[in-house]
Amino acid sequence: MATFGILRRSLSTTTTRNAIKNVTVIGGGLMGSGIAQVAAQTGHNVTLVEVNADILKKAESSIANSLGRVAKKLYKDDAKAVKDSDLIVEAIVEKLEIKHKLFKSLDEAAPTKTIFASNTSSLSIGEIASVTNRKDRFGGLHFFNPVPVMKLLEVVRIPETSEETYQALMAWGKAVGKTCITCKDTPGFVVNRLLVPYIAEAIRMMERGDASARDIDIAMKLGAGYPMGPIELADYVGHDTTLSISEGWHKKFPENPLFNICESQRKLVQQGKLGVKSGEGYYKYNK
Ligand SMILES: CC(=O)CC(=O)SCCNC(=O)CCNC(=O)[C@H](O)C(C)(C)COP(=O)(O)OP(=O)(O)OC[C@H]1O[C@@H](n2cnc3c(N)ncnc32)[C@H](O)[C@@H]1OP(=O)(O)O
Ligand SMILES: NC(=O)C1=CN([C@@H]2O[C@H](COP(=O)(O)OP(=O)(O)OC[C@H]3O[C@@H](n4cnc5c(N)ncnc54)[C@H](O)[C@@H]3O)[C@@H](O)[C@H]2O)C=CC1
Repeated sequence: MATFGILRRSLSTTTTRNAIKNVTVIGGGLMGSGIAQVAAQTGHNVTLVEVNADILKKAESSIANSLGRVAKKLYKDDAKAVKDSDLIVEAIVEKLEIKHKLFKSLDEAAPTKTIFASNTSSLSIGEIASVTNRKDRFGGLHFFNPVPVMKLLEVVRIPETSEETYQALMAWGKAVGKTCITCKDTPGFVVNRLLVPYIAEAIRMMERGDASARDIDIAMKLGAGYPMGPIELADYVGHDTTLSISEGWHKKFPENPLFNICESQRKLVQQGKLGVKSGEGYYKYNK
């Protein structure tokens, strides 16, 4: 598999130091580019691996905008991109089989010391880790969008995660400037278990015609104090990601009506209207 990467050497304004210095982020989309940025700006050496050259360019310019200068490197294979890595954070598409394929190859390519983490929104960390031989060095690091702004990091432990790995992940979260909470490997961890059904209920309200998208958004901003309304937020997160979450949970828990699929969202994804990142979702955006 041909992959491309950028190497970002740390800024000198480093805050906390910890054992993890070299970080590889796999996937340079919405989340991966943000994770790479916060890691770089807190003094880590970051390699960003992305299969799509256009997205890599976009990530590079967004990071460059924030940080000033970026050193580039072209990677031909995964082995090279991870060979010195203390920590690999995966932020690729929300599909279990694709994450499995990636982690299987990373497990062979990465040194024994390397800790693996997934930024998955909704999949089981234990299931993702099951294809590797390093479950003791595996955990969830769930960031929030936009990564440079959102202060929370959910650190997810599976039963096999060693105490040493858990402590290293918590310390690294702190070192990249986040407030860490710990949670078990349950669907959606803390935030998404509450947020995803809330967004889906708002979409269903709009589908029933109880209120318009705009009015639902205004209502939740002015009536409940949220920074964004739920329909805006669905566009912001990306409908491909949210639909994958709902589909996965609906399959696993068909009796729970909160996890039912929203037909209007399925239609948007079929039309390639993924939200802010594609220029259109429930609303239209200037690209
Ligand atoms: C799906 C999952 O698994 C989990 C998730 O991520 S769920 C989604 C979680 N995220 C949310 O709920 C986001 C809710 N929205 C918000 O908090 C806010 O609307 C927002 C932070 C995105 C934008 O805030 P805003 O006040 O409306 O806009 P704006 O004035 O442009 O930005 C505020 C600040 O954030 C910064 N900012 C906004 N987006 C940024 C980005 N992508 N990168 C860096 N900085 C950014 C701005 O530069 C600005 O900084 P200053 O105050 O220093 O100038
Ligand atoms: N969008 C959001 O608000 C949040 C998403 N997440 C999770 O983060 C992960 C990524 O989501 P987004 O950044 O939103 O998606 P995205 O679609 O913006 O980015 C994913 C990127 O991964 C790349 N990719 C796919 N396979 C790859 C591979 N094998 N190697 C390297 N790159 C590869 C794609 O080209 C794409 O650029 C998902 O697991 C998602 O559930 C977590 C928190 C918030």
